[in-house]
Amino acid sequence: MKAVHFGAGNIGRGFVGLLLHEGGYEVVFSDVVAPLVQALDAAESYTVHEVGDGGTDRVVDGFRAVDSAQSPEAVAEEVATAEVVTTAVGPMILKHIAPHVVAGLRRRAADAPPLQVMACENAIGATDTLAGHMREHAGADWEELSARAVFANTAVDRIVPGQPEGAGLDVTVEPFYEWAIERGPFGENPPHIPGAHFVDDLGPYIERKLFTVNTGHAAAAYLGYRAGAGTIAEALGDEAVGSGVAAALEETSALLVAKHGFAAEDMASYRETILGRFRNPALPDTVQRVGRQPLRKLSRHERLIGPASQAVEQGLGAEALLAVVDAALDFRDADDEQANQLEGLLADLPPRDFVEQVTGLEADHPLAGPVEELVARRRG
Ligand SMILES: NC(=O)C1=CN([C@@H]2O[C@H](COP(=O)(O)OP(=O)(O)OC[C@H]3O[C@@H](n4cnc5c(N)ncnc54)[C@H](O)[C@@H]3O)[C@@H](O)[C@H]2O)C=CC1
Ligand SMILES: O=P(O)(O)OC[C@H]1O[C@](O)(CO)[C@@H](O)[C@@H]1O
Repeated sequence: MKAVHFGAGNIGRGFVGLLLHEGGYEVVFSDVVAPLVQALDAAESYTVHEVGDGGTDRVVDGFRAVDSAQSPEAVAEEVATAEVVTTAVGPMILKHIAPHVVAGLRRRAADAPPLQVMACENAIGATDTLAGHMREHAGADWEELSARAVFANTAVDRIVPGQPEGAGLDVTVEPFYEWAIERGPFGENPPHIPGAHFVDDLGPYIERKLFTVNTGHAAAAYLGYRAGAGTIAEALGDEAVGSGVAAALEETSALLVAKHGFAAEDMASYRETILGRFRNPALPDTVQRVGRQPLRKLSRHERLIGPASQAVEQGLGAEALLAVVDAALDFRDADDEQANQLEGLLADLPPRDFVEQVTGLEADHPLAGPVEELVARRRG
């Protein structure tokens, strides 16, 4: 069995590639960073170091790597003969992956089992997004090509921080992980990934994950950045940051209970588990990494505006989430293109235009006014 995985970065090597390997797949990593591809192709193995309680070392071997920028034909050939395609490249990169998967489907034998495609990104419906880009790319051939694949959305959860210089291909990760995958698209033949779980309706799972793990993480990053913390563990050591994060998560939990019927006590223990993961002192996770790409994180259906807008629509509170949005507006990182753009947009756009362009909130949405006030305050 072969899996082609696009994106040999932190989560690609430290989670998706690891679990595919443990499921018995030969993993073919595809990336655009030539030195990374060369290092992977030359290596016999790498080690995933799980740090913190219960952590252990896991060795991944039997993989290969191809450079999708240099050798698109070779990538198409690998996809044509694979059972599984996964991605962990970032939601905005999926449009660049689509042509490779389409090219692979064009070459796929007519009697081959359908290619199982799963995008593993922090976004709702990421596989649908990839399939949408593939449809655009395939044009009139889409009906025929799409019959050669099945598409399942997934929710992936494992904290894989940026890796220290000199770590090579090894990856340091937290021991916890969760990979929830839609069951329906596979019929009787789900992929063999021990440790993943298959669910009939991914919607509640992915919202619970995105609006708890990722909202809480973003809250720790933005409130922590404002408080001068360097890492997420340090941020949560600050009492005011800790209570700001906890309050934001109480608001998202109230929404998830109301919307999906999760039990309030289950949400309370889910929150505690997650806050414990964030506090893992062995995990060198920076506020810059977790707060990266603030424009994406402030967009309409993402981890801050997404739950806050739904909460106010339901008559629930969103004050603590708004306080996190306020802190996100102050997030700066000279190395982060979106953080620089954010600073420019705050200076250039009238508050109402900023709200419309950055958050996507409709002018008559009840959250638009409060966010506009936060922006206006910065204009003096
Ligand atoms: N790091 C984590 O703990 C988690 C990350 N995720 C999601 O996984 C995705 C990747 O995140 P990370 O691994 O942290 O980022 P990363 O930056 O470490 O890895 C992304 C990889 O994608 C590669 N890439 C970029 N453009 C590409 C292209 N056109 N074709 C092939 N490869 C390309 C990059 O060179 C890089 O190696 C994001 O959507 C993130 O939200 C999800 C859960 C956990
Ligand atoms: O990967 P993103 O979407 O930029 O956000 C960072 C977040 O994703 C994770 O990498 C994994 O869920 C978290 O560490 C963090 O909440």
